[in-house]
Amino acid sequence: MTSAEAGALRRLAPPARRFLAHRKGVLVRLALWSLAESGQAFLVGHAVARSVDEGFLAGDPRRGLLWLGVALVAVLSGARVVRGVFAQLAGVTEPLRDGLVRRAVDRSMARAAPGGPGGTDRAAVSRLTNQVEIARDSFAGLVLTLRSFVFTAAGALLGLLSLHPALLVVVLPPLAAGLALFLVTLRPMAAAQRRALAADEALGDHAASARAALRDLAACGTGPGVERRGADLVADAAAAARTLAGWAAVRTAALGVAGHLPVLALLIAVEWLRGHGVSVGALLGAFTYLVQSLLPALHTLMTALGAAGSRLLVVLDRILGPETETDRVPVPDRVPEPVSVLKSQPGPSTASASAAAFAVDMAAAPAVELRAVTLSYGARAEPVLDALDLCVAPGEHLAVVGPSGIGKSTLTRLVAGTLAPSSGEVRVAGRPVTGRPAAELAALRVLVPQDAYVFSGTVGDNLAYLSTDACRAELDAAVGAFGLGPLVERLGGLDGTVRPAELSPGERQLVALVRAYLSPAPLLLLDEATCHLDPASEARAEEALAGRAGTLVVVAHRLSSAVRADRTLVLDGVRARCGTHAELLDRSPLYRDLTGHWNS
Ligand SMILES: Nc1ncnc2c1ncn2[C@@H]1O[C@H](COP(=O)(O)OP(=O)(O)OP(=O)(O)O)[C@@H](O)[C@H]1O
Repeated sequence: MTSAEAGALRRLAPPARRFLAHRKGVLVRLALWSLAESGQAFLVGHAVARSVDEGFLAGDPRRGLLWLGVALVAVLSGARVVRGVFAQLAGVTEPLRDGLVRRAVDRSMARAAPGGPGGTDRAAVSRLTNQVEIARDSFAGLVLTLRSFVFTAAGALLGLLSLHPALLVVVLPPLAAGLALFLVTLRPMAAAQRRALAADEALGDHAASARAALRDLAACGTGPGVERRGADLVADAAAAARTLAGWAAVRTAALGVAGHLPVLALLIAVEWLRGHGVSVGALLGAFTYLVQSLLPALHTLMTALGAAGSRLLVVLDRILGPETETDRVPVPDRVPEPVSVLKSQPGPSTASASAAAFAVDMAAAPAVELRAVTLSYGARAEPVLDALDLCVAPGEHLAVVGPSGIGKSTLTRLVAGTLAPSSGEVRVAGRPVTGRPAAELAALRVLVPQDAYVFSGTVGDNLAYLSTDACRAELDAAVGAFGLGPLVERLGGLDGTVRPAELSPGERQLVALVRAYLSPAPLLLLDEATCHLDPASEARAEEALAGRAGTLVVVAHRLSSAVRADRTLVLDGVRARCGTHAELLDRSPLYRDLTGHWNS
């Protein structure tokens, strides 16, 4: 038994004793019905033996039939006995379930109450439904099988003894050997089961945390390490499953030894038994005991005991035992430590190696060019964008506006190259973007989505993530330009630690904007990336971004964004218009509507 199990047993023993002590009456009635089960098992074999010896073989078929009638009554009365057992069983299992439900509810209420530990009790629903039912079913199964085995075995062995003691000499050794083998498998099998469960959980945890941290993993380049760890965990889980299967095979062998060898031994020893005065009727009675009572009870015991016992222990400890950390919602712990990328001295703010390799002549080509671009999200779906043409000059500041769901984010994703058009062509800095490798796209543009990304690491690493050449002076200047000073100070300066969960959505957006600002990519795409900022912070951020060398495309969140831009693209279903604020007020009814809506 592991120390965890021993601890769980120690914790559960006192409440279990109290629980049983309060139900003495039910337990006595259950024992009485079980005794009836013993009597029934005893009677069946005994009646068969008497019917043969005193009836059919003694030339008295009437007496034989009479004893068979007794056996039949004993078999039929089994139904009444089982009914009685189940009725009493409910008197133990249902109070157990009610008590567990009460306990689970009390614990959740205590958490939510003022002064409680707070947080979401995410395990409460599972405890109230799944775990309570598992505990009740496992407990009922254990009581049924253990009790049935003990009383049936007692009845059958007494019956064998009453028929002839020599029968026990033949039947008991294989029975005991099988039982012993079964008992030997209990602990290693439970350990193998726990190991398999733990390996399974570890693999599940790893997959879930890797999924949650995909962006961080990609950002920090730690994907291969996580992949290797995943492969190790898969190998662990497979090894644990193999060990478990090995012990399951031993258990099956134990069942075979205890379940079938006694019958075989009885057949082989028929001559010897007859020589020791065992009658034919006693032999038939012995077979009846084995096949009818003992072996089915043994089979049920062996298949039910191992799994149900440890399951019950684990679940009861989860509900009644001390609250564990895993019951609470954890603060996301997302990333491995990123490598520090800050330099202390100013240096040329060059693009990364891939950017340099992909350097383009910005003056020669439009910053963004869409040629008859159509995008449908499905073969039969209506196009979101239909034959859209657009040309954005290098250095230009373009705002994109339109009603919700009209295709603004779709447009930014097309330009960013993360979405391929159904037809037409998208170029950035003169290069087609569709199908281009991520590293080359990263050198061309930065897309800042509404849901800003920050990772656990230093403030400096978060800000300089896209500009590994940035020095402290450049970072300080950017922080000032975006009004991020108070936040950086609060976090302990550029070397302070960012914990993503502790930043407000607006603060996250500012970090992401400064990061984009420092990037050497010639094109910035902001998709409602300032929606959590107040108007003043938004204006300051957009002014800083517009002052940066390069092209700016902003999905506008407020009218002021459109007014600040050189031109605005109004998406209006199949039509799209592009112009200055004044031109659009004059020419686009939708733009007039939108500005009216924004102003109101
Ligand atoms: N992955 C997708 N699969 C199917 N349909 C999509 C997908 N993404 C967007 N759409 C649909 O395409 C249309 C345009 O969506 P898009 O997000 O580009 O609009 P939007 O103008 O940015 O909207 P909002 O202002 O609300 O963000 C919507 O009808 C949307 O439901």
